[in-house]
Amino acid sequence: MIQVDNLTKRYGKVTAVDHLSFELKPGRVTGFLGPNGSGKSTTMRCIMGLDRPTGGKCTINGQEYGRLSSPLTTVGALLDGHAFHPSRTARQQLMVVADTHGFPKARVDEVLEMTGITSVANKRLKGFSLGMGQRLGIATALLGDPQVLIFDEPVNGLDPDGVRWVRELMRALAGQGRTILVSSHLMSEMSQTADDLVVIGKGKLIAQGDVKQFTESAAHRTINVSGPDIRAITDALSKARIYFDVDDGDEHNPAGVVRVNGGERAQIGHALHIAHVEIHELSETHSSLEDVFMELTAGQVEYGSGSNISGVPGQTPAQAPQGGQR
Ligand SMILES: Nc1ncnc2c1ncn2[C@@H]1O[C@H](COP(=O)(O)OP(=O)(O)OP(=O)(O)O)[C@@H](O)[C@H]1O
Repeated sequence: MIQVDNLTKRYGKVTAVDHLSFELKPGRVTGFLGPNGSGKSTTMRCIMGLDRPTGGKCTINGQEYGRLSSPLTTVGALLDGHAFHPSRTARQQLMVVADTHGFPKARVDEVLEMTGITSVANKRLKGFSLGMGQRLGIATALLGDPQVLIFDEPVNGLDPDGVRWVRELMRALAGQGRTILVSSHLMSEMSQTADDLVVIGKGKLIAQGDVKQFTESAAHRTINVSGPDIRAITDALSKARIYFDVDDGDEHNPAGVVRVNGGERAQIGHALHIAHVEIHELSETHSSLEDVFMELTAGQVEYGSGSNISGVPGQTPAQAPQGGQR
């Protein structure tokens, strides 16, 4: 079990993590989401005892990392920028860790097999691709067979097969009752892997909940209506007491588009039919989880344009699953 309790980490004037609290459950994959620079890696480094918190604390099974009697069999981690000795082979690299911690040689073969790098086990690491390096990092994290695993952007550098493999590995590890924390800046990726999500922005908790809650909050529907006479459409909708917004015209819909948030197509179609209004489009669009993430983290992006590219109409972060501090 991992507990992050009121964690704050400052680097000089930069507050990387700001009074962050969350707790992870065993048997579940928790996606740790946030835009670039939001403090994910810093939080993970604090959990792993690689950075000292400015305030608050992180514990694994109730103990701070530095106080664990057997760290590698308690928690394994793949963190950003893991450094391997370039002239060692993958097997040698794993053997060094295994030897220093008293793990059997057979475990090295097991993790090589589990991570699909047995065939390159005797290749020097300087010839490893980014993806192979990620697999070796995951193999190292698994060496001590820990119940808690932390992965910082594990799909970085992996091809689509590799991405699917990581996803299946995380699911399998959680299925064995382990606690998994995996960071990403892609909601779409996390929505396919995680059971729970912790979303942060500028070091602060923005939202937390299970993926189902996020999916439900994303199920926001918009009905789009266009036709040659926008005024006729809006008059008909007003008469039927249907609320709408009107978007300016573009090359596809020169007269503009009427958008009804959360409406029913049948009800709108009926109102237009009885008013004898010609329409060229009556379509439905749904917000995606990616939209929810963009909405939640709008204004939280450290190096972004600062604009909300595609928000969820009518939805505010406060309506997100179990909203945190903003
Ligand atoms: N060692 C450090 N010294 C100074 N500032 C740092 C240090 N590490 C991180 N920061 C700053 O802390 C903030 C959070 O960075 P962090 O790497 O934790 O974010 P992140 O969410 O993991 O980002 P990314 O997805 O880009 O890896 C950023 O402003 C970053 O520049």
